[in-house]
Amino acid sequence: MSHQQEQSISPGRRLRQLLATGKTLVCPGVYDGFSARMALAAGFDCLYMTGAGVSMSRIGMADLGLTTQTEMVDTASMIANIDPKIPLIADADTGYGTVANVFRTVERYITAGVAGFHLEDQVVTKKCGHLKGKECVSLSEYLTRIKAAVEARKTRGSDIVIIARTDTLATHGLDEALRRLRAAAEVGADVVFLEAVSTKEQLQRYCDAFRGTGIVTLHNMVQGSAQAYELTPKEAEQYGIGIMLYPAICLLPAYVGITKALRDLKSGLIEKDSETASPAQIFRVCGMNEIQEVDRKVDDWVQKFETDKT
Ligand SMILES: C[C@](O)(C(=O)O)[C@H](CC(=O)O)C(=O)O
Repeated sequence: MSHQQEQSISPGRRLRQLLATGKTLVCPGVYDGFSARMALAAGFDCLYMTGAGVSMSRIGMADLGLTTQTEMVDTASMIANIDPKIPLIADADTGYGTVANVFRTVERYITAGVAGFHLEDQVVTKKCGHLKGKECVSLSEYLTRIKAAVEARKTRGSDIVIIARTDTLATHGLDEALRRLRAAAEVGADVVFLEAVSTKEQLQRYCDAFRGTGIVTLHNMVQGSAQAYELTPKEAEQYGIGIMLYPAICLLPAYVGITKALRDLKSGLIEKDSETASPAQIFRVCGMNEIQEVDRKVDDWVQKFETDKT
């Protein structure tokens, strides 16, 4: 494949190619430029933009449905374009309103360079799927969201991957949750996402329900959550899970590490930590060398230009 052809592959197609391998795609949750840069440097094939992370890092609020469409699109666009070769799956929560809002969210995610997104059936004033007291909309209202997303994809001639999430396992039980996911797939979702799986039996039934259907299953691995069924990527592969999200993989160590550093500073205890990084090191992770290379090339060009003139 030529360089130009390689560049012109859409984000959706890149993600579809990864899913077609049949291997479990492990996606670390990132929420800002710095966490995205670290995940890219670690060599992941796909990133996940966690809505919980965006909510906390961008507006300083817990995952309670407070971020706006604009804040989500803006963050997704920045992350997706750091390295457009690495597809980004973005949280789209409830789509941020009614049918027209969902349609516009999807149009804007497509323009932003997002490869895939998930849309759920909680009420618009949603909360993290692993908290108690969730409420969900009716099946028909949920399907209007999925249909609006499918229409936006069609209107834009896009191949963005639509991931249908249901939160009804907690509110209505497994039968209803599976019914909703099947219905969403019939409307045009490519991937299904059963939120807050808490037992092996639920996981098994979920995976069995979609095995051999061509619909990819996603498992959300919220580390540390009481509701999450813990699973390694290797085990996920055996269940036939296509995508594993790790929404908290950067958030939890950031919380622990930063809190410790701040407490130490506050108590006057600043020891020379052998594990600490240098500013230059973290600038390098964030593209310093590449930008300096551009500077050098432009300088060379200016010098040649000036010489040729005289
Ligand atoms: C996947 C999720 O929607 C997210 O925002 O990352 C959250 C994760 C979390 O709150 O830890 C969810 O599971 O609802």
